[in-house]
Amino acid sequence: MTADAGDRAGRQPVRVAVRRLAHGADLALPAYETAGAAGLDLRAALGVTADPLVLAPGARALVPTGLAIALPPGYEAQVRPRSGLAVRLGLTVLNSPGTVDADYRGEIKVPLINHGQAAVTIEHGMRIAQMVIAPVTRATLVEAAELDATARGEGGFGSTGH
Ligand SMILES: O=c1ccn([C@H]2C[C@H](O)[C@@H](COP(=O)(O)OP(=O)(O)OP(=O)(O)O)O2)c(=O)[nH]1
Ligand SMILES: [Mg+2]
Repeated sequence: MTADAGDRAGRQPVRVAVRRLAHGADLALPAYETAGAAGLDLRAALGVTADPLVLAPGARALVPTGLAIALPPGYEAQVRPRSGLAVRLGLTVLNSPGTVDADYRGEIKVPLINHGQAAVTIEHGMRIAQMVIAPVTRATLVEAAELDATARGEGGFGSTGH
């Protein structure tokens, strides 16, 4: 899908300015891998000459993507795991879903953790996570002494049974 193609609902894509940093300058910009993909795959930007990153079982690392973005006001980017890496290797995003704020101009980084039993090697350019651009609803908190009654009330955490 090209950058300007409408999505299946006919909406125009949101335009997001992106800056490529030196250690990811050789990497392609994130792209939707299929016509209906929700996420843009993010690559590890370690630098062409850098050694791969080895994550021992249980270890974590903040992995650079070599990208900085300027989201339009009213949007966020969610950094989510790739299911294939989770299933095959036990590799996931520690703070999932990561939140990139609309006013953040720093490098997007991915806190990865290896929940697997074997070490995982992350090479420069490896697709390590995916980024979903989403609209954000902001709320005004209105303090109240009492809240309106509902059938659920204060029940939660399994109150409806298994
Ligand atoms: O997976 C992530 C999550 C966050 N960020 C960046 C963008 C985001 O706008 C900023 C702050 O993230 P967050 O609010 O989750 O972290 P915090 O610990 O609350 O930091 P801060 O005090 O800077 O808000 O860090 C990433 O690059 N990757
Ligand atoms: Mg924060």
